Amino acid sequence: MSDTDLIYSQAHSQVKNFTFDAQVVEVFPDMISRSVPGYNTIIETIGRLSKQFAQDNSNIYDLGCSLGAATLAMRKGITATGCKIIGVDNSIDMVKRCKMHVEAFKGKTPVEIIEGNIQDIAIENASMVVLNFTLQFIDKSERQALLTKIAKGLKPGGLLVLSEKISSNDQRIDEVLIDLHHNFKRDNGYSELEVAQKRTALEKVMLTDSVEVHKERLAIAGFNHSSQWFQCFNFTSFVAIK
Ligand SMILES: Nc1ncnc2c1ncn2[C@@H]1O[C@H](C[S@+](CC[C@H]([NH3+])C(=O)[O-])CC(=O)[O-])[C@@H](O)[C@H]1O
Ligand SMILES: O=C(O)C(=O)Cc1ccccc1
Repeated sequence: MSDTDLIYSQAHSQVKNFTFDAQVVEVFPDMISRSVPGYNTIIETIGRLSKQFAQDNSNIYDLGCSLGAATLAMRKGITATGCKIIGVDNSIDMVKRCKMHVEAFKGKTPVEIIEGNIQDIAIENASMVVLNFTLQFIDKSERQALLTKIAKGLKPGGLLVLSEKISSNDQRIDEVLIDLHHNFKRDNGYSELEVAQKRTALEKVMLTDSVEVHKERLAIAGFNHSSQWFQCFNFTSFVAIK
């Protein structure tokens, strides 16, 4: 059990930009499940997809792995042999705790957790890559290059799972979806103040794109097929196949 997320429960005189520091790590599972509609469904589905898509003797990447939820789901799901799961995160606090999580459970597929920038690591001999709510923290101008690198590193038939908070090009729809998400957070026990302060903290560090922009980038990157398989409010997940 992780601690309850109370990070924005008191009024901050100045809300700092959100970072994945030790305080966030401590409450992360509680924070993400109370903030992201469908998070558990997405993690379970990543596990199911790994059974279908992991190819023998290939690498599986979890980019921006946080505490390793997707890594652990894939380690349970993979039936292919000779695979290796590589989890990467640039938060030293996340990586430390992630390694503990991974070691706490047994599984036959080996897992390596690396502290590093996903923009710098090589993607090679991959049959499956996961970007589960990570691309949204990368500079918009650098997103295409990252997706192109991933597509190049995937084997034919390889899969990318891309999950993101999204914005709508239609302002009225955008308002409705944001409102539904804020109501979801309030129903999960966050106060008006917590919702507002978190929103300010994320404003400059988490920039969202529309579904259309994501689909266009996936096509430019070299994916032959892509589709949303999940959407709840302004949160979505895509599958893209090379
Ligand atoms: N350039 C970068 N390089 C490496 N890591 C990065 C970078 N930028 C951000 N991160 C890392 O990406 C993760 C995003 S959380 C992913 C949840 C997880 N996938 C999950 O399935 O539970 C999503 C969220 O909290 O909204 C954090 O751990 C960052 O340190
Ligand atoms: O909390 C929010 O409002 C979000 O949009 C999702 C989220 C969840 C965890 C870290 C950063 C963003």
